[in-house]
Amino acid sequence: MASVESSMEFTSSLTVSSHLPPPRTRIFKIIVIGDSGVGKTCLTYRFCAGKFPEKTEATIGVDFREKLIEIDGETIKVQLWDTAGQERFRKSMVQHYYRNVHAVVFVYDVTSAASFRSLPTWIEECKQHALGQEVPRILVGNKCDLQNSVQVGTDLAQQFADAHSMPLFETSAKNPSSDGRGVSIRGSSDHVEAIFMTVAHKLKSQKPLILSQLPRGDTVTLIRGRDEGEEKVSWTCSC
Ligand SMILES: Nc1nc2c(ncn2[C@@H]2O[C@H](COP(=O)(O)OP(=O)(O)OP(=O)(O)O)[C@@H](O)[C@H]2O)c(=O)[nH]1
Ligand SMILES: [Mg+2]
Repeated sequence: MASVESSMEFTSSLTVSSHLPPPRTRIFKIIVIGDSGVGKTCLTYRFCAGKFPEKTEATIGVDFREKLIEIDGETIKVQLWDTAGQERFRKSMVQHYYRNVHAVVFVYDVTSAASFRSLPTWIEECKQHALGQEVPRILVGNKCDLQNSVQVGTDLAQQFADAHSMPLFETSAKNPSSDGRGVSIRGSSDHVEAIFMTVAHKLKSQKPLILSQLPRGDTVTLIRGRDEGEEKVSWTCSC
């Protein structure tokens, strides 16, 4: 397991020049929650690595992905905390990932009515961890490419989103804009990239998390997308 120091070296290797100190980059923490199997890992991977993962396994605890993005001329770092949906893989981590959160992405699977029915439970858990209305929240219906298996209609999802003052996005981590034959899916399916960029825009005016503010003792897995694949480092914050 790498130390915080090595994690910081890892981060600074992203800078272009080795002669100048790295510019101070604002960091924003976004947690992605929802039932097991709704596609949280695929969505976060799609955003950070730009592709659908060939194979995923149930997340244990939390995986941590990050991406540098540019908004209005400023480069910010978006940290996506991809949480486990399965109770047995998440209970020891819950109090860690609700700390210092800047935004929440609730995910359900459009082909699973059960995953949609679970949303109030996820919202309630956020409330219990003192995440109020001031923290931007969005609702994402995933797997829109499976058009023939849809169980959660857009109207129903939109009503739910309105009732909880959240924007709704319907997308597919697998095929964000078409069914593979060039046909647009569900009329207005959103690109994964655009969804997370929308959240990032909302966050830009907020106070960022800086690396030294990570909770003491948190263990996370850092996965940084690369053209050739991805790099994964686990570390424990001792700050
Ligand atoms: N067709 C289709 N399958 C998807 C999509 N997103 C995810 N999947 C599949 O759904 C399954 C679960 O995806 P994951 O991303 O691992 O789900 P998760 O929400 O991270 O699950 P946990 O880690 O257990 O909480 C995998 O078999 C994925 O390939 C999608 O947009 N379309
Ligand atoms: Mg997962």
